Amino acid sequence: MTTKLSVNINKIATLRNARGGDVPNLVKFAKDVQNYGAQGITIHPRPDERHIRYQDARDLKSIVHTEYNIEGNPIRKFMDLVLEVKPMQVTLVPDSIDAITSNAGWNTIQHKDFLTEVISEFKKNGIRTSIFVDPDLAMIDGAKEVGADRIELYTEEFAHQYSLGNKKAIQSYIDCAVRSNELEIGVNAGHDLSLENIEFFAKEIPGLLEVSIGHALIAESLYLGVDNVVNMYLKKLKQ
Ligand SMILES: CC(=O)[C@@H](O)[C@H](O)COP(=O)(O)O
Ligand SMILES: NCC(=O)COP(=O)(O)O
Repeated sequence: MTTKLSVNINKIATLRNARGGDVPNLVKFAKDVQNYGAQGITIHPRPDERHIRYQDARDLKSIVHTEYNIEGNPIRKFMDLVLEVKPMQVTLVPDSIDAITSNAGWNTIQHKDFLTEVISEFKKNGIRTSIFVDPDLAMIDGAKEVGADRIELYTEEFAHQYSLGNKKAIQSYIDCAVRSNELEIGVNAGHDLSLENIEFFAKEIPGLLEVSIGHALIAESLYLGVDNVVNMYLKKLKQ
């Protein structure tokens, strides 16, 4: 099974915003990575618009011909943006305004009513929903309860443990993927995945539909080139 690569382009917006102009051009970058073979584009507009701006989400709509995935905390402003842009997938992430990056998955039990309401609004509008979760079986069962189409496994801990040589850290992710497959919830994954760890992760996780990768992919591209790096990921994701 081939796992789709969705390139997270937040870091391109970070670089652009550093000078206040339009270099590098985010839309051109998204077009290019799709031409290089990426099967999706991911953005994560944060409320302070420190990298992706809400207007970027609109500008990308007409040029993303692969899978368009918008991630974020479903505050009303974010929900209205997603409902206007209508990407193929929205990924709900419970990040606080001041978080440097996403640092936890949803508690799908505690936030059951809220998530059920939000997910039903997106689904009514034909947008596939995914929720960001830690590798915890109870959270997968909760994801089913709230009606999510997919879960995105939060892979930071796996990536950290893998870098220390602890491959056994994959086990809770495998268990959650197996449970998701049984419950007919699709499985995505992301955060700190890289050329180092992606092949092992993708081989071990049953039914892995998609990975979204940004930080490492952009950093690796500084040395190896974007075209080359995208293709290296695609090869590692082909089983
Ligand atoms: C949801 C997630 O895992 C994040 O990795 C995210 O999309 C990246 O966000 P930043 O680029 O703001 O760190
Ligand atoms: N959903 C995870 C994502 O889009 C990218 O995370 P990272 O590779 O920037 O850590």
